[in-house]
Amino acid sequence: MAASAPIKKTVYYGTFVHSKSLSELDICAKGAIGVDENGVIAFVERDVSDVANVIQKYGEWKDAEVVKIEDNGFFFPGFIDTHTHASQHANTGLFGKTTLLSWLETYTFPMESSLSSLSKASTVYSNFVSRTLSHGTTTCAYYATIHVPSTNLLADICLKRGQRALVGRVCMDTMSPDYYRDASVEAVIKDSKASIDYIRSIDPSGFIVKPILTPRFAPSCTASCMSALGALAKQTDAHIQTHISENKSEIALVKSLFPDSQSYTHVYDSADLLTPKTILAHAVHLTHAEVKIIKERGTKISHCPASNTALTSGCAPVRELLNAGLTVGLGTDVSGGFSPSILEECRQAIWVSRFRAMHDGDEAKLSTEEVLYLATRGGAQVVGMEDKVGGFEVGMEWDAQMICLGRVKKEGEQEGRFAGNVDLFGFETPEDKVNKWVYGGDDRNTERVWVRGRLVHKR
Ligand SMILES: Nc1nc2[nH]cnc2c(=O)[nH]1
Ligand SMILES: [Zn+2]
Repeated sequence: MAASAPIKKTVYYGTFVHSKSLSELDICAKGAIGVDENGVIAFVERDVSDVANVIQKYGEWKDAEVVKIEDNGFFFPGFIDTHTHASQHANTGLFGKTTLLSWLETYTFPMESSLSSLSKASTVYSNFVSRTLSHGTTTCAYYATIHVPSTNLLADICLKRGQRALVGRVCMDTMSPDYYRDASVEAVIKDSKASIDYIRSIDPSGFIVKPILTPRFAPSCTASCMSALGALAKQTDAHIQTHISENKSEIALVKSLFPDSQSYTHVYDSADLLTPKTILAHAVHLTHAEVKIIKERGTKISHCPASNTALTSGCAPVRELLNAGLTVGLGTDVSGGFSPSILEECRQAIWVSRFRAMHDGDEAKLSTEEVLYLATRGGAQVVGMEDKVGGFEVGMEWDAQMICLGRVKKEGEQEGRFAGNVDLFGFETPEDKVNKWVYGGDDRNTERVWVRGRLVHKR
C-alpha cells in the first residue's frame, strides 16, 4: 500500500465509537464521517438512515467514495503506542525469569547491537511496522538502537508505510557493554543530531515521522550526557523519551550512581529532560514528590503493564497517577512486553489495575472505557498530537481502524465459520460488543487501518 498515493474524498458510513471522556465512550450507531483529500474530517453526521441523504446534503461530495461497515463492525480511532522498542521485536517472548537489569544484559543488548547490520535491521523493522499496523497502531513512539543508519532506516520504513512515528536513536555512554555503547558525550550529540537532521529531512512537515531524543535510562547515561541532551532538546525543540522508576533494583542503582540527587525524577530534572514533550515509560514506583515534579513539568507517562508483569517490575498505580493530573497513555514496550498489540495492552492494563485493587480498593480498577481512552486520546496527548488524532471530530485527521466482529449464526451454518473473530449471539448491546472486542478480539478483527485518510493496512 503506497502511503504517498493521493486520496479521494471518502464518506465512512456505519457505527463509530470513540472516547467522549476518560470514563465515557461515544457510540454512534448510524454515523457518516466525511474525510477530505487531505485526510481531514470535514463533517460528522449522526442518525443517518441513508448515506445518500448525506451526500446530497454536501453537494461537493457527490463523487465521494463510500466505505461502509459490514455486519457488526465499527470504526474506532487508531491506537497510539507511546513506548516500544522496534529493535527488540525479534526477542519477543524471551525473558525467562530475568528482571530488568539481568534481562538487558542477557537478551537485549546483544540483540540491539546486532542491528548495526542494515539488512537485519531492515527485516526486523519492516516486520514490526507491519505487525503494529495490523493491530491497528497508527502512531508509535519507537526506540531504535545506537546506530544512526539503522535508526534512520526505521524512520524510512514508517514514512513509506504511512505509520506516524517518533523515532529515537538510543543514547548510552556508560554502564553498557563495550560492544554496545556511545564512545563519548560528543559522539552522543553528534549522532543524535545526525538522526534528527535526517528524519526532519525526509519528512519536513513532521506529519508522519519525527525524531525523538532517547537517553536510554539514567544508569546508562552520564550526567553530562543527559545535560547535553537536555540542551539539545531545547535547541531543536525535539521530543524526548526515556524510562523511569521501573524496577526496585534499577531505582537503587540510580541512587548509588547519583547520590546527590533527591530522586530518580530529580536526576532527569537536573538535566532539563523533563519537558511537556517528554515521555517517561513505566513510572511504577514514583514517590508523591516525584509525581508532583512530573506534573509541574507537564511531562507525560507511558504505562506498560505487560512488560511490568513480564519483568516482575511491579503494578503501576495508574489511578493515582490519573488522580494526580498526569497524562497517561499505553505502551507495549516490546520486548519487555510480549505483544505488539495495544488491544492486548488494554487488557493487561485492566488486569494490573485489578491486582492493585486487591490492595488499594475498587477505586484502583480501570474500566474498559478508561483503557480505551488511554489507548487513543490519552496516547495522543502523550505524543503531543491530541489536536489531530485519537477521536473523530471535525478538523481532526482520519487515523482509524475498521473493526469487524462476528455475526449471529444463520440457520444451517457450521460452528466456527462466522466472519470476524468474536462470536455474537444477537442480544448484545453496543457496549457489550465493545467489551467483547476488548476481551476477545485481536488483529483478525482489524480489517482495515487508515492514517491521515490513507489506507495503510488491509487484512
Ligand atoms: N523495559 C525496558 N526498560 C529499560 N530500561 C532501560 N532499557 C530498557 C529497555 O530496553 N526496556
Ligand atoms: Zn522500554
